[in-house]
Amino acid sequence: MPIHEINHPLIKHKIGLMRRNDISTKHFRELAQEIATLLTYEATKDLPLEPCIINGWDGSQVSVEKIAGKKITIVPILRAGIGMLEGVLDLIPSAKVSVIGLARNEETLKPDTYLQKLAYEIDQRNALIIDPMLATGGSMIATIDMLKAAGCKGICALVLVAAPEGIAALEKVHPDVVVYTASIDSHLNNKGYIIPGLGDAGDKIFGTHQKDIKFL
Ligand SMILES: O=P(O)(O)OC[C@H]1O[C@H](OP(=O)(O)OP(=O)(O)O)[C@H](O)[C@@H]1O
Ligand SMILES: O=c1cc[nH]c(=O)[nH]1
Ligand SMILES: [Mg+2]
Repeated sequence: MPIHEINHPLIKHKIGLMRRNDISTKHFRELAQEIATLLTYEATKDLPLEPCIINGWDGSQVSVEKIAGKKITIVPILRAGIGMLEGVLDLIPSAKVSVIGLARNEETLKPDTYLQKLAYEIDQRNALIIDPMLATGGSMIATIDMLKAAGCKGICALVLVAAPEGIAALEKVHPDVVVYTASIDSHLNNKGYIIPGLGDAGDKIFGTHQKDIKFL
């Protein structure tokens, strides 16, 4: 499975800021969207182009290029994936959005599905899944299972932080999926949280109750 850890200085700087324990909700949100934009730029660098002729500013015909091929659907995994959505839409503003609602059961670490709203003609689109965290990989695998069951083929995922355990689990089940991340971190702790990680990304983006910090 192709996994790309993007070592651009802006990404490294921004992910470092996100790891601070005194970060505000506002700053965490802003950085998540900014890194999402930068990862999108990387993930779209090989999109196919096709020539087309337009009328230029002086009335003459000009040959330009436009993006060809399948259309893209962006797939935020609720909730935390919403924290990257605007950043991706900044570069792909006309993409349709397919929403998958998952919540990881904190005891079993297995995801429970509570929503699936896919864009029309999903089988004719490439999917760009967004979620800040790839931890055990369970949520990402469940999302890809749903997209493939709906006929979606070209699937790519953008995650802010990935754990080696999640990458290995994903690789086993969906080796065709391409992953872009700002950081491959060290490991998961015994509660399934990424170390050093970002903490609970959903809670940080939405400003909801954060779990007991000692338990992380
Ligand atoms: O790789 P996994 O072990 O499945 O863990 C990663 C998932 O956990 C977090 O979401 P969570 O379930 O906490 O829901 P939330 O976005 O509503 O906070 C995160 O945003 C991923 O979706
Ligand atoms: O470290 C982690 C693992 C799962 N979900 C999060 O939000 N953070
Ligand atoms: Mg989730």
